[in-house]
Amino acid sequence: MIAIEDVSKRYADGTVAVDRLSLQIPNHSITVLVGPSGCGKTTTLRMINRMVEPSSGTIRVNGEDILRQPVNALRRSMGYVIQNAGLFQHRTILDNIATVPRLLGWSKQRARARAAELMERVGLDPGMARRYPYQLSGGQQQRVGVARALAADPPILLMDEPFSAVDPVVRRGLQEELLRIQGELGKAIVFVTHDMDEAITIGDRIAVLRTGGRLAQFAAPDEILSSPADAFVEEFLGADRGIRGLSFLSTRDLALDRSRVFPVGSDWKEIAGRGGQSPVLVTDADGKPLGWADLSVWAGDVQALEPYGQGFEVGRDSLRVALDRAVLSPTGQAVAVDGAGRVLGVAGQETVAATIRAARQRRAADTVPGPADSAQGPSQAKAAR
Ligand SMILES: Nc1ncnc2c1ncn2[C@@H]1O[C@H](COP(=O)(O)OP(=O)(O)OP(=O)(O)O)[C@@H](O)[C@H]1O
Repeated sequence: MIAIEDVSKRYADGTVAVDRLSLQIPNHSITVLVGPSGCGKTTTLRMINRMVEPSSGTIRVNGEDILRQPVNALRRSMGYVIQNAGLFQHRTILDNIATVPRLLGWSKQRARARAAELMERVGLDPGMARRYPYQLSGGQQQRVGVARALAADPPILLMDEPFSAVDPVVRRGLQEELLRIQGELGKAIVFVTHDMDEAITIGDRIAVLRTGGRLAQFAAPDEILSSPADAFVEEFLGADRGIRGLSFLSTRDLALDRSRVFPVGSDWKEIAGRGGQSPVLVTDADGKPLGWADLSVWAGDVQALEPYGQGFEVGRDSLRVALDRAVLSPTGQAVAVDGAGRVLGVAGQETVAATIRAARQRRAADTVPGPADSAQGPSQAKAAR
């Protein structure tokens, strides 16, 4: 647990970068600091590893005031990842990752073995071990940066806009990788970004800071989206916060219509005759979707089926995905599948909307429990999904 207690930072020129900030950052979870440029995110992060000294207030790690700890030992207990990775250009990838273990006195062989293990963990091809940073793409360099920060297995990871310099697709991959690694390792991660989408994707808790280094809101992503503390947070979230909030609602309770789903080779005349409603979803013999058919014109030719687009997986995908699939579907119906891709039923836009309303009403009636400093944090559960 990192406890930031009433911490302020005033730089020598009088700039107040952080103003009486208090945050409890639990173990086994990802806490994201987000806010507009200059709101004090980097200053806050750097106060945790004492690259910047607070002007007032206290920071404790597991109950101990960080100012009482030798600064080198403190920093080695905290991995640090920055934008553009900050790799040593004259060292190979393997030796970059082995840096901290070597500083800790590990033998070259042991440090390199550990570095090789970490390359695998962050999804880097072992063939890259002997390359130099300039021979890697930006996304690969960021992976090296994460591996280097993890090398001595620190309980805390500080990440300052680590994925900001890469394109959105690579960025998404890096975010997924971070969640996967967190699922395995369960660190206390403090992650700085100015991108609310990134904060929502990876954060268990989000601290929204406003200019002047003051805390505007500190809550779980779904709570921030559904109940922004004030007009500043609301504006920072952007116009589509309602849609983004659907990412936290499960498709498990969606009422699926099975009456429109038939396997290929069914007796179509008989189905049409007993009032089977078009369009119907035709599946293959394994129950996987093939496409939509209008029984008044379709003659049984699989090639002539209307493409169903993409389905959503019940339980794994959110209502945001289900709604998106329904909106994009040529029939207005989203196709629900299980983990093996077999059709469970279909759901129209109205059904999705009704489920959203019901989920919101349930949520409003519930009291949401606060985050516990538990053995498995929410980001680990997120990654396990
Ligand atoms: N060494 C310094 N001396 C004086 N002012 C500083 C110093 N470092 C940062 N600041 C100021 O403190 C404020 C907070 O800066 P900080 O870098 O923490 O913000 P940030 O939220 O991380 O910004 P960005 O998103 O642009 O990186 C800014 O006004 C900045 O100009």
